[in-house]
Amino acid sequence: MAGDRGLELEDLLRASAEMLGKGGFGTAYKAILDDGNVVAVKRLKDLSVNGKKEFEQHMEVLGRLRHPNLVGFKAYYFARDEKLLVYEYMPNGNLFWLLHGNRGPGRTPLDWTTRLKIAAGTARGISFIHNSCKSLKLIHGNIKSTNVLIDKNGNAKVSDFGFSVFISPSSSVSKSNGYRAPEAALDGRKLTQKSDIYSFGVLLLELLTGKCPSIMDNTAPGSGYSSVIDLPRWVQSVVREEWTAEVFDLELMRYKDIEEEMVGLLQIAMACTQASPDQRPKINYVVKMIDELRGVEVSPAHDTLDSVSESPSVSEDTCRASE
Ligand SMILES: Nc1ncnc2c1ncn2[C@@H]1O[C@H](COP(=O)(O)OP(=O)(O)OP(=O)(O)O)[C@@H](O)[C@H]1O
Repeated sequence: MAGDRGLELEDLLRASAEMLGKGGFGTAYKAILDDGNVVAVKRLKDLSVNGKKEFEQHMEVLGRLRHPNLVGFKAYYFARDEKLLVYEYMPNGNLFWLLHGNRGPGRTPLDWTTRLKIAAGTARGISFIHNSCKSLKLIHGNIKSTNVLIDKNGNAKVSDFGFSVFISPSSSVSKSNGYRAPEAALDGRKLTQKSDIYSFGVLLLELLTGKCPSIMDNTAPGSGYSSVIDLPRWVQSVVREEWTAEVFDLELMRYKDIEEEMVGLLQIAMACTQASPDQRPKINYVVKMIDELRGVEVSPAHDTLDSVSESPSVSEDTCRASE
């Protein structure tokens, strides 16, 4: 097992495991180790990997991405028939469930301040990925609300970064999920930092509207066929008709004096989901705009904007090795 010293494959095999869910890249498990430590293990399937060396080089790059808004990547295991990734376990679930889960009477709505904090944290995590390697434009490739996990202090942590390089062209992995930029919807190889920005914009719209971008709309014409709601297009049409207030999640209506912030975040989301990749802002600028909305003073110690480029980056050699 490579990565975290002390963690051996035998430890994982002895651990008691419980399935967390199935995703496009495999199945995730919660594993409780003998020493009481809890980790999340992802068992990968259907990757387009040319060999152990390519996989290991890529894992080395991902392993060096350490940031408070990224889920910690602890170790990996590679064999012909088995590929495992080990992450720190996030006990508070994911953003998808916070927004759309437990719709019953006991539901606690996700308040506005928390939504803004999650938006800001997610943007910081993406910013770190985009800026951490100077010789290679690293991308996340699969930004969506199930990949934003919440830690015990309510901070957003981005997970599942960097797998897009292993998606085989024939794979169906999230090609048509509601977060995919139009230019990348048909061809996963067209994923770029700009398509990450689009996906992040959709995630912001999800936070603002409370609507799930990948939900099936059974009211689509020609019943029997369902289609995925195109959240950016729906929001644009409502705003064009000057019914902007209608886009916001009804659960947000109970909070006072947040309209200006909601409209501000909506403008950022709409800029991120521009159809033309060149018109979408860079993530550093998005971080700055969200911080301004929150009235957060960006101290020089923060890893945003200019200081992003000063934050410890993945070494040039490691980057080149993965190209
Ligand atoms: N480190 C972790 N800690 C806690 N829960 C996790 C962790 N990683 C993943 N999960 C949860 O496990 C479930 C499955 O995750 P997984 O990443 O395999 O699929 P996904 O996010 O639904 O899709 P994709 O594979 O496209 O990212 C999700 O509910 C996810 O939130």
